[in-house]
Amino acid sequence: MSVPADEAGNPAHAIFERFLHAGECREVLGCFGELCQQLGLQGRGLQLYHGLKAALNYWSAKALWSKLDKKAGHKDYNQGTACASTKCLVVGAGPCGLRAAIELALLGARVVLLEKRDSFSRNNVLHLWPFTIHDLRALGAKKFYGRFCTGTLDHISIRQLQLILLKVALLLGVEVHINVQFKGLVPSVDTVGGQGGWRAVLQPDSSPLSHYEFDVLISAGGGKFVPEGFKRKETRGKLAIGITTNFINHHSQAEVEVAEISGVARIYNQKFFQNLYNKTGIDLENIVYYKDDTHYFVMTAKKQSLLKKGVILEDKADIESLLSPENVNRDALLSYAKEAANFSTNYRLPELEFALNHRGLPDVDMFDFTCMTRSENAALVREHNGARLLLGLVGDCLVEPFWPLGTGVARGFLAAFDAAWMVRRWAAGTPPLEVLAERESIYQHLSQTSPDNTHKNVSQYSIDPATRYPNINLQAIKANQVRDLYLVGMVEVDHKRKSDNRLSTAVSGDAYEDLLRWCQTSTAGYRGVEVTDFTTSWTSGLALCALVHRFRPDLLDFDSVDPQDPVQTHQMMLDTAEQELGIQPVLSSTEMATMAEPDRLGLITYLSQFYEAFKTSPEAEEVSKKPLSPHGTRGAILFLSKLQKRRNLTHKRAQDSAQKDAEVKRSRRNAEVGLPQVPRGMLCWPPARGESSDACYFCGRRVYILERASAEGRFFHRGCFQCWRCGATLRLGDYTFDEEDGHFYCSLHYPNPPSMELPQDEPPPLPDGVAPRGRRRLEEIEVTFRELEQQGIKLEKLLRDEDGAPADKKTQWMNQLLYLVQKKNSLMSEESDLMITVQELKLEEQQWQLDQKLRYYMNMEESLKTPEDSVAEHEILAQLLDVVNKRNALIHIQDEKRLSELQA
Ligand SMILES: NC(=O)C1=CN([C@@H]2O[C@H](COP(=O)(O)OP(=O)(O)OC[C@H]3O[C@@H](n4cnc5c(N)ncnc54)[C@H](OP(=O)(O)O)[C@@H]3O)[C@@H](O)[C@H]2O)C=CC1
Repeated sequence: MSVPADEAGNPAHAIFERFLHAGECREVLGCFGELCQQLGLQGRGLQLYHGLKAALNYWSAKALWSKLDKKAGHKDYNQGTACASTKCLVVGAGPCGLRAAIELALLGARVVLLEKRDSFSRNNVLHLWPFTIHDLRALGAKKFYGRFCTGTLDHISIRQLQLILLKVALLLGVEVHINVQFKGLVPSVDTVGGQGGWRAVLQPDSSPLSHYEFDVLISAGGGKFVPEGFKRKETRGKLAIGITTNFINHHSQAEVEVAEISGVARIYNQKFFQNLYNKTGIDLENIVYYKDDTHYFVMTAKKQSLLKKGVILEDKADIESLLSPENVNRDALLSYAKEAANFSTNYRLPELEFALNHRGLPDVDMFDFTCMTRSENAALVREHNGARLLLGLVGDCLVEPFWPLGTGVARGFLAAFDAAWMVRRWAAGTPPLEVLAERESIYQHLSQTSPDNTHKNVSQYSIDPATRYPNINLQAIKANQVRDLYLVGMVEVDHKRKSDNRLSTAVSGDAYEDLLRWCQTSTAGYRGVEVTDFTTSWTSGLALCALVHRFRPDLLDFDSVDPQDPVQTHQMMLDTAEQELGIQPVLSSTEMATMAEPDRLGLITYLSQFYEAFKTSPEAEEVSKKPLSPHGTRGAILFLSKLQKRRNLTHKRAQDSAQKDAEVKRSRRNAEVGLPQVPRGMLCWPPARGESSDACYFCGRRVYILERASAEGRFFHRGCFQCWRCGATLRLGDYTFDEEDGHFYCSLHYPNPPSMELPQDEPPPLPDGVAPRGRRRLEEIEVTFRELEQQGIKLEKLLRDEDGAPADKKTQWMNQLLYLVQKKNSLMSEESDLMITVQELKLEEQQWQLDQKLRYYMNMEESLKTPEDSVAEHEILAQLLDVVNKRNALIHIQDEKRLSELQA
């Protein structure tokens, strides 16, 4: 880069220009050291910044200073004094560590940043949200990297982003050390009366930084590094294999002309993927191409095609072994990636040449992108001998992004701002538990943020969370809920492997706390809703409405919910959740509206079903965007069963009306002669809809939570759910309920519709294949259900009866119970999927019958001529309408199924 002519004579200016345009990490650090030496500057922090500014006051530098001054002038930084006596250590010079370091420097803290690598070699390209673009521009990104966001799509390579941020950080006085690895924490031996700080154990241990004492540690070491004391959770979805690859960009005219691909997915362009497969044998779900420092491609590949093309050597059930280096043929992988890149750009990128990764190898990576980890908490405080240390996580270290959504760096920056806000509160002397509670309240929002639900006015963004998250409640979590984040003394280092963690989280992790937090995050910002517990917070029904509305705004209009009628509101939500989401009620609407302490368990287990239903996508908000889900089909089947129920009632009513007339007459006669009235069909048992949930509708005995099933607002043991006529076990969604006699029937034994003769043709036989296997699995599920029920009953009894048990014991039982509930929910969902398959076969048969009926009724309707036929006509029209409705419902279900297959 040439130095402007008028600056050439000034060596400091020339060095500064070299610094601005340096393209390697070491080069940047080298130039900066040289510059400080040339100017005789030795200070650090903002003092250094002011020194540089005073020394470099030529036009090009001045343009940068004016940007940074504007930034530094924000009131949150209090003119660089907000954290003047805070000493921070930041681990990791990835984009998020650097971004956090910049904020801390602007707050006036002393900031030391260390990074174990000595080069920035990540070629991969990150998608940028509008606020990140604005943010980087405000930091002078264009001054350092002229091509910043000049293309058609907004993105940047990780290494370019790191270079920009590193330069800003250095200018603001951050002390950056590369080739230094953080290994752990030790309280300073000099600590007296809380005056001392904490130090880092480093590699190499000869590093002078080993003596640096700090009171804030920000960990931004990426997904693989989390400091001791934090718990990680791993989520893994159904296997999805991502491949990333980078090719050298020579910036030739031919390359410039090739268009980027913002993302093409199979369901939107079947032809493209079919052609790709026919021509190359490569089978993809989607592909993205960004042109940046490199030509960057990212794609989701189907396992079978990787096996066929010899990329994966052997099919294995265990995902880690499947994608382990020993089971992957690297050369075949390189060819696969290159072929896909060539095809998708129409072979218009001349001679693709792999860029190299930090190991000097062709930059191609293959991984299961549904495997992600996140930290349960964003921060904690450690105290030893009176010395306190605030620890905060940012970036992948806090939450690993689900990369197809391109959320990584944006959420990483949001977390960096949140962490800086936390440090500001810490420096202001806010009590530690309050700082932690506020940080956790904010953290709840992170996983749900998107450009759509964060404030639109990105120019107003600052570290103050209220400028970014609409309706944020900074007190959603209370200080007493975060006590376990204040650790006194030394903590044990958790050396367990990720998979061990997964197991322990499932069995003994704090599922209860997780659920509470999830409910708090999901309902945050809704009018009249403040979730602090699993009892009174839910009585009005608004919290449940808010929870459902957050993920499925199409299911209800939150603003029109009447808070004055909680039973009605709950009933509406119970019905909606059951029909639309396949979530079974655990409590009745009356119980939900009163929420006595004993019902708490029921509510917790009910809400855990929502958690299961909505968490399926790592980005929960995406659930709401899915046009159809398996629950959709389930909902449709429930709908169909209700339709059938209504139809049958129509017939039954017609049959019963004559009988009723007779009864009315008899009743009148009895009254006339003074005989007592015996109301017909009046049942003392079972209870009406909306009442108790803990007595079985059928046998009257207690029904424990894990045994509980529900239909038509009645609760019962799964085993008691039988046809009133033949005693066959009924399944949810495959029964008929007669509201008048209060009995459930199987479809065979519901009182027959009017005896209109149907054509005698036989329906086609049900296809076989699914049925025997499905039936076997249903039997296995039944056995597991029974085991779970037994364990669940024991736990529920303990929780209800052992009132004096220690709190931690109770929490442990609660977590175990929730774990069983989760298992039960997933079994129920598997069961209902199987039932859907079985029912779909039945539906085919039904459709055939309906077609026959339709024809039959239409013929009958045509043959009616005389006025006396009007009653019969009315009945036939009702039948016709009914058949048409039912056919529509069937078509709806089949459409849904086809669509969800396409989506899957
Ligand atoms: N392949 C990809 O596409 C990747 C994309 N990203 C993107 O970048 C975003 C931001 O990432 P960010 O959170 O900043 O994390 P990064 O992984 O980018 O940066 C973390 C840095 O810290 C280093 N580090 C880890 N442990 C230590 C330690 N103990 N001491 C010193 N240094 C350490 C890491 O080195 P090392 O890596 O050697 O452990 C790495 O250089 C992500 O959300 C994601 O979107 C991030 C990583 C990879």
